[in-house]
Amino acid sequence: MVSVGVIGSGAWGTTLALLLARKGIPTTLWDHQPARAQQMQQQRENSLFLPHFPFPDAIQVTANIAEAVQQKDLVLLVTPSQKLRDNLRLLAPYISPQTILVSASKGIELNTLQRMTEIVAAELPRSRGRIAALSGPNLSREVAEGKPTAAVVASEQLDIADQARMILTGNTFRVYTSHDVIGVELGGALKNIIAIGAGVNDGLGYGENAKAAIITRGLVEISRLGVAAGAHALTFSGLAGMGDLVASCASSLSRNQQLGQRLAGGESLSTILQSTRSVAEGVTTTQAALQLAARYQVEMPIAKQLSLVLFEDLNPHQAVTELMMRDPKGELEGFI
Ligand SMILES: NC(=O)c1ccc[n+]([C@@H]2O[C@H](COP(=O)([O-])OP(=O)(O)OC[C@H]3O[C@@H](n4cnc5c(N)ncnc54)[C@H](O)[C@@H]3O)[C@@H](O)[C@H]2O)c1
Ligand SMILES: O=P(O)(O)OC[C@H](O)CO
Repeated sequence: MVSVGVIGSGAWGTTLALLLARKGIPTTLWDHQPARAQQMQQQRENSLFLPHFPFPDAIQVTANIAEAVQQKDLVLLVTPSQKLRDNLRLLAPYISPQTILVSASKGIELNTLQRMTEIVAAELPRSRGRIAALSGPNLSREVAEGKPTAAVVASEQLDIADQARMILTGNTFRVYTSHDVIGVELGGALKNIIAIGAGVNDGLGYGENAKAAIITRGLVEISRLGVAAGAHALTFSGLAGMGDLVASCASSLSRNQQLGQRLAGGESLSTILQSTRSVAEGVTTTQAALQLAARYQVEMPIAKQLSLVLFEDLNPHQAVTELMMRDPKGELEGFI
């Protein structure tokens, strides 16, 4: 029997631990706060981030990072993206180079502009060759409820993707494999920008035609940057591209979508961030993506307007007007 560690006990880390433990896989869930770890271990649920889903006996919660990673076949990395590097430094002394590391976080690190698996490779060089990324349309609550879900796990080493797939797959969680790590990670990260935009659209009451346009042109922006960064174009038609984009833009369960709705309602970014514990990765990803877009000299007009709304108090109505009034162009012009 394999055993798994999960670094990060927010909604998604907890959901992945539940999926594994329901299959009987011994799973150690790590929280960075000892009091929270103790509370979850005693209450046998994550009342803060994923209430009402009782923990099977196979889940053990700890704040001891050595316990969470030692002698594990696979470790899932599920912290907010901007916290991943610090946590890798904490676990580095204890992890075996044999352990498979799967990033399930969706973001790009500010300043370095690195993807999550790039950070893992940089901080844990002995683990290179055993690193993968998990992504897809995976709203945690639906997954925890056991609703049918598909995901994709990508690794440059297909045997590693395959081993991760076998461990993660369940009756209600179908996992595909891919070798396009760049595409799978950038698809998962960049869709959060567009999900905020879709939330703004909903909050403004602009309707379904406008939302379909945001999704479609958003996918063009994601693909354009992704391909410039080395991704395979077809990945953006897949689960980590179109799939996750549709789920996040359409669902009120998406925290990024919710954040967009609140922006449209007139709340400032700082007010929204202060009032929520959950991470909306699209905020930092908007900044990082625009820097990457400048590096690769690609246009991201939706991300650009969203950054003005997020960080420079541009009125959301005005941002939409700016997008509508851009110079005319052919639909396929500069597509990828
Ligand atoms: N929730 C989902 O549906 C979902 C699905 C797929 C991917 N993801 C991704 O998973 C990642 C984690 O999101 P989530 O939804 O599980 O989190 P969350 O928003 O539910 O909770 C945030 C978590 O981060 C933890 N945290 C805060 N600071 C930390 C630190 N310094 N070190 C370690 N942990 C810290 C908090 O304790 C909490 O457990 C994100 O990148 C997100 O995009 C989320
Ligand atoms: O709640 P969000 O917006 O972070 O989205 C969660 C997942 O990424 C959906 O696949």
